[in-house]
Amino acid sequence: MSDLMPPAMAPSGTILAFKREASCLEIEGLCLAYGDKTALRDVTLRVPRHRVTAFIGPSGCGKSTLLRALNRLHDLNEDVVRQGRIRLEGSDIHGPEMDVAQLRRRVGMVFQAPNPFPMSIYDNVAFGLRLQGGLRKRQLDDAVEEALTAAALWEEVKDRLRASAWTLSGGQQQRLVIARTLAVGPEVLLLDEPASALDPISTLKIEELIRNLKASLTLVLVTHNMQQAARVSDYTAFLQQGELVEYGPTDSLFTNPRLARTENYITGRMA
Ligand SMILES: Nc1ncnc2c1ncn2[C@@H]1O[C@H](COP(=O)(O)OP(=O)(O)OP(=O)(O)O)[C@@H](O)[C@H]1O
Repeated sequence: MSDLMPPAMAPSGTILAFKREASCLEIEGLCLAYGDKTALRDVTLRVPRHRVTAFIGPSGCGKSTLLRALNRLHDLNEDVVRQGRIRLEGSDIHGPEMDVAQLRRRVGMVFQAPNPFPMSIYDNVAFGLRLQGGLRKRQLDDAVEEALTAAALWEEVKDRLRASAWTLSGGQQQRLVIARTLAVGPEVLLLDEPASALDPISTLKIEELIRNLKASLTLVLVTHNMQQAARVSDYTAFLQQGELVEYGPTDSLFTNPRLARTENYITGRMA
C-alpha cells in the first residue's frame, strides 16, 4: 500500500503528503525567526521513515534552520522565536514529556566540518555510550565495533583504535563522527552538508554510507549540491526565502518540477 496520501487529500499538488503512519517526523506550520529576521515561514512537511530526504535551495533559504529545528538546536539561542509543531513518531518534541538530551540521542546530527573530540578513535565512539553508562568493557568493545562497521570505517581503523582521532583523514574523521552518532542508536540522522569539506572520493564514500544507512534509520540531508541530492535522496524539498516551495520524489522533482520557481533553481537560472 502506498505511503502517500491520495492527491485529493494532499494539501497542495506541489507538496508531497505522506500518511501520518509512514512519517517519522511531522513538521506543521513551522515559523521561525532570529529576532525580527524571519527564517522559516509556515513550513509543513512530513519526513518518511527509512528514507533519505534532502533539503535544497539557495543560500539563506532556511535549510539549516529547518534541519536544526528537528533536534531543538535553536534552544540555546534566546533570539529565536518559534511557532508551529514538530512531532517525532507522534510525540511533540517541544512537549513537557520530551527530554532534550534524549531527543538528541534519538535525532543525531552531523555537521559540515568533521568535529571529532580530542581523544582516541575508540573513545570518540564510546563517548555517548559511557555517558549513558551500564555497559561492561566487552559490551562497549562490541558496540564500538558495530558503530564503526555501520559507518564503513572499521576495516580502516581496527588496528589503531587507540590512536588520536586527529590522525585520520578528513573523510575518515567524518565517518568517525557518524559512527559516534550511530553508537547511541538514533532513529534519525540529520546531516548538514556532510561532504562539502571533503575530496571527491571521500564524498562518494559518505554518499554510499547515507544510502546504506536508510535500512536502519531515517536520514535528512541538507546539501548545496544538487547532483548529490539526486544521487542519494529519495525525496527532495525545495525551499526559497524560508518557504517550502515544492516537495516530491527526487526523480520527478529534478526531471519534471511542477513549478517554474523550482525549475529555475534546478536549471541554474536562479542562484
Ligand atoms: N544565528 C542566526 N542569527 C541570525 N540570523 C540567522 C542565524 N542563522 C541563520 N540566520 C539567517 O536565517 C536565514 C536562514 O539561514 P540558514 O542558515 O538556515 O540558511 P541556509 O539555506 O542553510 O543557508 P546556507 O545554504 O548558506 O547555509 C538567513 O537569512 C540567515 O542569515
